[in-house]
Amino acid sequence: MTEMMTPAMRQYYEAKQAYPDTLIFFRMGDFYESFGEDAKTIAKELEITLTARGKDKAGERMPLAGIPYHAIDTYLPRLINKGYKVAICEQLEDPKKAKGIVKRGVVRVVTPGTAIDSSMFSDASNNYLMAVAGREIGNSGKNAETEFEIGVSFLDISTGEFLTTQFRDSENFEKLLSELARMRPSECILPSSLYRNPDLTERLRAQTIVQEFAPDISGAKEAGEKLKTHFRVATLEGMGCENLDFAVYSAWAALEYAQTTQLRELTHINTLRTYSNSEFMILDSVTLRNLEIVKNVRDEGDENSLYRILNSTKTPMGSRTLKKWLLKPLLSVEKINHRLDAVEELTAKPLLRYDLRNWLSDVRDIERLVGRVVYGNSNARDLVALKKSLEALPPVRDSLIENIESAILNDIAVGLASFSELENLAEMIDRAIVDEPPISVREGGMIKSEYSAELAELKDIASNSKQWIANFQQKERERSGIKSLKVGYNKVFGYYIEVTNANSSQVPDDYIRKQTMSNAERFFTPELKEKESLILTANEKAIALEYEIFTEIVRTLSAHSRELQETAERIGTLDVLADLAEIAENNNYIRPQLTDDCKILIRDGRHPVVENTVHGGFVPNDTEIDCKENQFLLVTGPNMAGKSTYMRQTALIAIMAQVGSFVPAFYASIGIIDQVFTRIGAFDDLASGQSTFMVEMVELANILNNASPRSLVLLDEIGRGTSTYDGYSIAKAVVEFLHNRGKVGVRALFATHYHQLTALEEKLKRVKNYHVAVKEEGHELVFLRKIVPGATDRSYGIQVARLAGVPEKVIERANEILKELERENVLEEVEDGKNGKKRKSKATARYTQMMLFDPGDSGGNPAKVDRPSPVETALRKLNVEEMTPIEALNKLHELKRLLD
Ligand SMILES: Nc1ncnc2c1ncn2[C@@H]1O[C@H](COP(=O)(O)OP(=O)(O)OP(=O)(O)O)[C@@H](O)[C@H]1O
Repeated sequence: MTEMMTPAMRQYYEAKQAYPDTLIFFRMGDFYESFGEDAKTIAKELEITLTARGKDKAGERMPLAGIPYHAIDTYLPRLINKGYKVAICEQLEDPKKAKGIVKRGVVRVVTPGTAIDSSMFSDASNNYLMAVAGREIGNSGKNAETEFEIGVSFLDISTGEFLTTQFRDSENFEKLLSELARMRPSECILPSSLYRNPDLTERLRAQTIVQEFAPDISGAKEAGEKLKTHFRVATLEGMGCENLDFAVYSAWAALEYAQTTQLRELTHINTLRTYSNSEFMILDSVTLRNLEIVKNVRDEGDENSLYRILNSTKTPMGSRTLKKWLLKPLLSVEKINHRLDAVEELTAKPLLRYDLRNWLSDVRDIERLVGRVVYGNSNARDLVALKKSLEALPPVRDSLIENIESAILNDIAVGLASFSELENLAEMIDRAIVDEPPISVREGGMIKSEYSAELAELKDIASNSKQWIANFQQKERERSGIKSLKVGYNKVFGYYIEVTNANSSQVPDDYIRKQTMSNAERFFTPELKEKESLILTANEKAIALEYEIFTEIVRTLSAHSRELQETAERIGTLDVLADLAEIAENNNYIRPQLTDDCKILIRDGRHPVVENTVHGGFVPNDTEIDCKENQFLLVTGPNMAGKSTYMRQTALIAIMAQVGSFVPAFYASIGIIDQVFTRIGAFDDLASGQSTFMVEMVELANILNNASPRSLVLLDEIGRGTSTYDGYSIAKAVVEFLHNRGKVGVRALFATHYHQLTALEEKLKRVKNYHVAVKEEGHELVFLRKIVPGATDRSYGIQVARLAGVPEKVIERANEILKELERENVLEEVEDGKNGKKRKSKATARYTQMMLFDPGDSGGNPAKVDRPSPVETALRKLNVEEMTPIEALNKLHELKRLLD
């Protein structure tokens, strides 16, 4: 080591050994500084200046990058979000001495999933750490696929929320990825055994930051024991996971990882909740994106998302709860009705709702405030915020107790009433902490003097001393005759008497010289010296006492962290229920009926988001789905007519209903849906090197493999990304497959421009045609936006192109070509399901693309239409019901080759 190495730099090398994969920041006065390679990385990532100071181990200039102390919260997320771990080294103090700095040491490591500073994530979102555990359990699946038993846990250390579940998953990890999509953790830890599965790691990595976690325990049994010790319980049965080994193991991994990064016991994480996937409707990442449930597709913000439309909550707990509910709609009619009962009650009692929302608007983020209290990084302002939040709650509780009937509201009231210390805690903070305390807890000024007699006395001495100094200055001026004589103070020299050089001859003999300035001299007297030590000790003692009182209050609050967290959760639920009632009333929503059958009946349904954005009013539409003639709705209609909007609104209304919200309709009855699948629009996954068509097929494969009779499938123009022949073939095969799935079929809405598909209505008994009505007025196309039964045979593509501003010349030419095609009588064949023969339709003979089963000769001339093509013959032989999707796709490839 060279002489030029500072103590901090030496500590850097020490810390680096303990935390090799971590960027280290040292608190140096008003700055956080980093050294060496860390400094270089930090400077590059944060685009800040890289400087140098002293020498490093090799005798070279030591690179250095610093950020101001107060800006750490802004800069940290930028590093964390790029996947770095960051260790914070603070000046550790000797607890016995008020300001005795011993050395700098790592106080916590911040990783994306264990960040607790609220500036790193929005109030409306949780910051989850996800831990996965699992094992391959062989090929017991019906398709001889490898299966996995998976346990997964989510821990938000800033709010204390801790969840776990266990399920069987396919080798594609669909369920696990669906959990990931819903919970959107900032970081995922995998034990080495799973980390080595490149398929899994890659898929997780596409959505979050993944870290390997090497456990040093023997297995689930030991993990369970450790959890029991942490929660201080004899069994995990009460938490619902006693026998779920992988759930237990993942929960322990999450807790352990969080504790090792925070370098402390996380005592406020005092319960673990086991949930079951079978309690919730599954919304995978594709569907969440397509239906814009919490984020829009355009910029990933929440504008125009369902969440945004429904969110008028008053508290951060409320907005987080709403988001959770939207991501996990319920499956139990009874539980949904409980929520709906509460929403209905609050809709019917506008005054109560108004009052509740008014009180709730004073409630701050109790969950995170309690988290800060428990971590010991709260300040007096946090306590004031907590006090104001707690003060708002008694009227909430009392008015609930007096006025409500529905079960959930009643539970909330009872729960709030059981928190007997609620008022006392608020009062304790109120008695102790001033209304507007400083940020720092080390500089005094936060505790009211009247809270402690000792503090009052010390403060008295300190403030009286100011008067004493003023009197002393006056006395010395008179004694010496020096009018400009001043008594001053600075941190290094303490109190002094300052006399300018011009008056130096008048300085009294008993003055003792302290410091010489260029134009003045500074002195002290024994009297001043004595007073100085009294003042300084009083001040110092007062500051230390204030800190002591503060930590005592923090300790008391920590002891009530569980009740505070439970209260916060109840407030979150109440806030959402009141919010949903408010939104229902403002937007004219109605209470939906929920049933366990397969019917979906919506009268005058509206799209909750589009209805707010269209000019000229939204046209409501009916939806009728059952398991008889109306199970598979084929929706045709011109471009821009409103097909996608209609399909999405049906799914959104169902989702809202299962969330427990009122819905935008005149009437709605929803037969519970276990999963909504969507295949909508073009979405290039260029990052993963997949083409638009490939993405479409992957999503389609997922739907075909997993949709159950209780699912709802939305398909928007399947097969658009490939040639017309292929596209149509796939689309038709898909309709047949879903229609016949499990004998009872799957409920689906399918928007298509392949008008030939509409003939399926006659062949497949549960398929029903609908179209979006339009009116032609001369050259103009008028969109009526009304869904009506029956098929349409026109796309009006050229009219829509005109509307879109395609140059008139191109439009004219397109019309000419269309007429030519019509003249040439290029006939479309559609199948007549009843007798298996083909019929020719002049009305629909406009498009060459409709020559689906008649590839013609090699010169491109159409073949005679009545001769079945080899493709058609082969297709007819297929028994689609007995094929797996993979076999179907392979078959399609073969068929395609026949066309070449
Ligand atoms: N029921 C409705 N009432 C009023 N406006 C509507 C309605 N449905 C849709 N619209 C308007 O029409 C626009 C186009 O709707 P949408 O995207 O659903 O059409 P589409 O038939 O799916 O079109 P394409 O076939 O080109 O994908 C919407 O953005 C919306 O502004």
